[in-house]
This record gives sequence, C-alpha cells and structure tokens, in this order.
Amino acid sequence: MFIPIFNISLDDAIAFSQKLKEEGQVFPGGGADGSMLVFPDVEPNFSANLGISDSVDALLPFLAAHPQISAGDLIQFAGAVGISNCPGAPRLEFLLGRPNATAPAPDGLIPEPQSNVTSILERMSDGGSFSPDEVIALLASHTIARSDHVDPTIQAVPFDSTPFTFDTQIFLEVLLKGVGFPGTAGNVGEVESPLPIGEGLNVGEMRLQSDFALARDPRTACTWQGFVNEQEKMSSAFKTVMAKLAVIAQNTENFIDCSEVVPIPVPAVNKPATFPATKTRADIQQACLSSPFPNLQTDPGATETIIPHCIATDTACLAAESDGGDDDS
Ligand code: HEM
Ligand SMILES: [Ca+2]
Repeated sequence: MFIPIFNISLDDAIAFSQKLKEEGQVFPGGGADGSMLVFPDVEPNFSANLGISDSVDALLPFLAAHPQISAGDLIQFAGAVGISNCPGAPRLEFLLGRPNATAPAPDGLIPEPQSNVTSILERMSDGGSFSPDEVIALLASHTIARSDHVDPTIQAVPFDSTPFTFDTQIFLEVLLKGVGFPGTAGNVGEVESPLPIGEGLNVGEMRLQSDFALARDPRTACTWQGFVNEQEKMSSAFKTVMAKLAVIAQNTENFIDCSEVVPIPVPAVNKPATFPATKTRADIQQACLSSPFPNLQTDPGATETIIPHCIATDTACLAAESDGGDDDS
C-alpha cells in the first residue's frame, strides 16, 4: 500500500495569507499548524484539497494515538519520513513545536492547476514569501506525485515516468511536446501529456496546466530547465525550500530541531535523466533561451513508455493488479 502523505505538507502549510492578516477582517489561516487534521471535516473538502483526504485518513489514527504530538508537527514529520522512501529525496529538516491549530484555514488559498502563472506566483509569495525560483524548487515534489482527482475516469495518474523516484524527470518531461490525454480530454487544469498511452492500471502520464505554464513562462523557464539532469542541485534546493514551507506562520524561536530522527533517504539511483523511449531533443519545447538544453540519451524501445502502476518490489500491488482490482495504491 502506498499512501502519499507528502502533499498534505503543502496544503496545510500554504493555507496562510499575509495579505488577509494585514487586512485583519477574516482569520488568515495558521500556516503549518495541522488545521487539516484538527478540522478534518472542513479543509479536506475544499475543492483544491481533494487530493489530501487519503493522507488525512492515514494520519488521524496516529494523532489519536499520540495526543502529545501536535497535528502540525505530525504532518511535517510524516511528510519528511514519507519522502525518505523515495530514492534521491533529500533528508528533510524536522523542527518540533507547532502549537495546535485553533481554526480551519479559509478556502481559496491552495494553488490550483488551472490558475495562471501570475496568480500562482502571487499566492506562493503571499502564503510563504516564496520567490519564483523557490516555487519551481518546491515543484520538484511533482516528481513523486500522482493525481486521483483531475480526471475522474483514472486514478493514480503520474506526472512523470518515475513516480516513485525523486529524480529530475519531471523537469524534462513537462518540457516535451504534449500529444494526448491519458484518460478523457477536457478536464479542468489538465493539458496534453507527452506519454498518454496506458494499459489497464498503468494509466499513462498526466500533465497539469500549471506545470506546463510554469515550465514555459519567462519568469521561471530557466530555473525549470536548470534542474534537468541536476539531481544534487534539485534535491538540495528542495530541502531548503521545504524547511521554509514547514514553518509558515510559525514562531520557531522555541522549536526543537529533531532532524536526526528523520530516516536517511534511500540513495539516488544515479541514472542520468533520459528522454523516454521514442522522444528526443526535437520534442523539447525549450523556453529558456539563455542556456542550452542538456545533451541526454533516449531510453531504448520502439514504442512509447508505459509507466508501471506498481513498484517492482511491491508484491501486494502486483498481486492486486493481476486480479484486475485496485488496492488503492
Ligand atoms: C504551485 C502550484 C501547485 C499546483 C497548482 C499543484 C497542483 C496539484 C494537483 C492538481 C495535484 C493532483 C491532485 C489529485 O488529483 O489527486 C497535485 C498533486 C501533488 N502535489 Fe501539487 N501542486 C502545486 C504545488 C505543489 C507543491 C509546492 C508541493 C509540495 C511541496 C506539491 C506536492 C504534491 C504532491 C506530493 C502530489 C501528489 C499527491 C498524490 O500522489 O496523491 N504540489 N498537485
Ligand atoms: Ca520521478
């Protein structure tokens, strides 16, 4: 069973607004305060948070069993532990001391895939003082992400061809020319993907409109391209921005650094970024004009890559797959 805990770290943390705080009219959100778990009937139902109910359900029993841990600490700790299972991920910092949330965050603070680049950059700046470069570093997370809600006809739809590996394929593959949709066309926030072909539970790759736009916008294109095949650079930039995300709207003065309890991540696979089979440099829609696109090999094969739904070592997932069922992994 593979439950992605990690997306909740973002949705909890970014639900804070400096602008609303200054205006003083409505509660501006408490940032990384665990409000998703303290008020599980409110925020997980916001449309932009649809992807996190699995994580909330997975964490609530832990919260009940360990009432001395605050919900905000649990969420960030679970995110750091979860990501350590992905080869190539950085060992994230973990600070302990978030007080419990006192109110749910207001709706409308989570960036959506149909939002334009200006509004995403504004929201990330208002929420966490993130620069455009830092937003792109945070989006390294989409290298280990799958969608359950954007296309209602298919689940666990990966954003790159290696959804269990924290590698730079996401930055490469989002720059490839889109050729089709993995499931149905016409979903809000989705654009054509370069690898739409699927086979049963191996559903094909999905591309978010927001990733497409950020990869090609003049404000962010060079930072985006600059992570292609740069594993160390990507991983360390991600670690730095996650440390900032994890304490949004928190006063960390009396927090305790418990980073040493975060497991050492599975080592990177040390495979350079490659064009998926049949794709080449000619399929790249280069938007960064000031630096050359890196020279990369193409994976062997005469047909489009089929992305596996199961990790090769996950026997439960493979067994469920051969039954034709879905084990929610
Ligand atoms: C900045 C704009 C962003 C937008 C518009 C966006 C949008 C989305 C969407 C639509 C999904 C699919 C949800 C579903 O259908 O189930 C998704 C998945 C995900 N996102 Fe983002 N995201 C953004 C930034 C981030 C950041 C900053 C992080 C973490 C630091 C993050 C981590 C994830 C993860 C881990 C998943 C996968 C969840 C899973 O596998 O179930 N995203 N994102
Ligand atoms: Ca990946």
